[in-house]
Amino acid sequence: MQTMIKISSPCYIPAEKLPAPDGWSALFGAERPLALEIGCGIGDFIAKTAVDHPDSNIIALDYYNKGCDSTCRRLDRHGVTNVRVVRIEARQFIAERLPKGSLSAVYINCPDPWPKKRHRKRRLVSRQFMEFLRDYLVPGGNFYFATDFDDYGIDVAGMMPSVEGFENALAPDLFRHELAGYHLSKYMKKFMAEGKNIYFINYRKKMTGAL
Ligand SMILES: C[S@@+](CC[C@H](N)C(=O)[O-])C[C@H]1O[C@@H](n2cnc3c(N)ncnc32)[C@H](O)[C@@H]1O
Repeated sequence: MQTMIKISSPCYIPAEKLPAPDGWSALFGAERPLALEIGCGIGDFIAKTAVDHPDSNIIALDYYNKGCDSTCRRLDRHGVTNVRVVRIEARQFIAERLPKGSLSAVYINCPDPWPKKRHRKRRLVSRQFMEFLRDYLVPGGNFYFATDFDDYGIDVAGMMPSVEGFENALAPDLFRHELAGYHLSKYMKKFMAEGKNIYFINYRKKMTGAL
């Protein structure tokens, strides 16, 4: 059972104040490209990424209340104003709160690996999820995925070439263990310190002929 922390940061959007799908530019106060981080954890990745992309509106979500609180505190501490934090399940949020063809980038870093074979169907990133997400990306929109878990990395790297409507931004590599300019998250740093490799995967929604 999570202890619910009351989050009072201006970055935080409580569920009851979430805008309709077409209301994000008004909420951010500017019409700019919209990016999404799924599973922001303590917010270290998105705080740095937001500073690199001052001309983007960024939504960071996690269903972990304490993580949302840490993310908001970090953003406030660093004066980052182009991120809004939401505590919600990712698929529900996307389907209910985003317009199709709206996301310029989606970041998923170290998602829960569900290591037991019988639990793998619980993994967030699957063919079904990518076909769902495709509709919400703009043509040319980036999908970034990073995992420390070999089996998850190899699975997603092997699946992505056959998901219609995407092209590999790292071709000819299916994945890389380093991605220049991409910030490291808390979990990436933790696993790298244990000697593990991170699998970085980056695909773009095709500009033409995309579904
Ligand atoms: C292993 S942690 C990684 C946190 C962070 N991305 C990092 O790399 O340091 C995974 C995070 O994703 C969140 N999460 C997992 N599945 C989610 C979902 N379907 N919707 C929203 N958040 C999710 C969890 O609550 C957790 O905070």
